[in-house]
Amino acid sequence: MPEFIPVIKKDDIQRQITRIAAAISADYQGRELIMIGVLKGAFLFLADLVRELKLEKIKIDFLQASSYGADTVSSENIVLKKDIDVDIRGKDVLVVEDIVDTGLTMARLIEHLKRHDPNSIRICAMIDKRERRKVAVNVDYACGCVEEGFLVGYGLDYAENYRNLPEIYHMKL
Ligand SMILES: O=P(O)(O)OC[C@H]1O[C@H](OP(=O)(O)OP(=O)(O)O)[C@H](O)[C@@H]1O
Ligand code: HPA
Ligand SMILES: [Mg+2]
Repeated sequence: MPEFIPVIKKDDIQRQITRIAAAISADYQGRELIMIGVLKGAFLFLADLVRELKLEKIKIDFLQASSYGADTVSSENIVLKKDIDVDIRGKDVLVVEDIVDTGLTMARLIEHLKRHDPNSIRICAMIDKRERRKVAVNVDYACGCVEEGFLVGYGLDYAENYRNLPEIYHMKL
């Protein structure tokens, strides 16, 4: 049976979401923002974040990328399972992730999205985990940095389990 050690409590996640939502709202004031959630992991974070934004024009779309499968290490084979539907040409894009870990997924997605010629792309991640970073990725808005450990809960899974946990845990197998 895995061991689960609490890392970020529900209230802390909520407080951090409120903090970055204020920053995003200030930065994109008066502009249209296209938010692109990266499925599956970002579904809860995106849902909570968008409801805190004070912006008049927001469009929401999704990508799906997968590379971990049932493992705790990246396969390094990033499979793009679903592409965006909205036109992002000339638009301001915010990519929303649950976690940036090795950075391989985000680097691949940014490269992909840049081909559509957006005006700008920024990155928002619930967790910025730099311990295993393999490519340079600068997270513009993060709820928190975690140094080590495989995390589950609040969208983050291990082999598709535990996404529904309301807070974030370090899972020890
Ligand atoms: O920085 P990286 O090392 O690339 O890891 C981050 C990515 O890994 C996870 O996706 P996963 O492949 O587990 O798919 P999922 O979102 O469906 O769980 C997570 O949701 C990120 O998309
Ligand atoms: O720590 C993690 N937990 C769950 N999924 C992940 N994908 C990359 N890193 C992680
Ligand atoms: Mg996963």
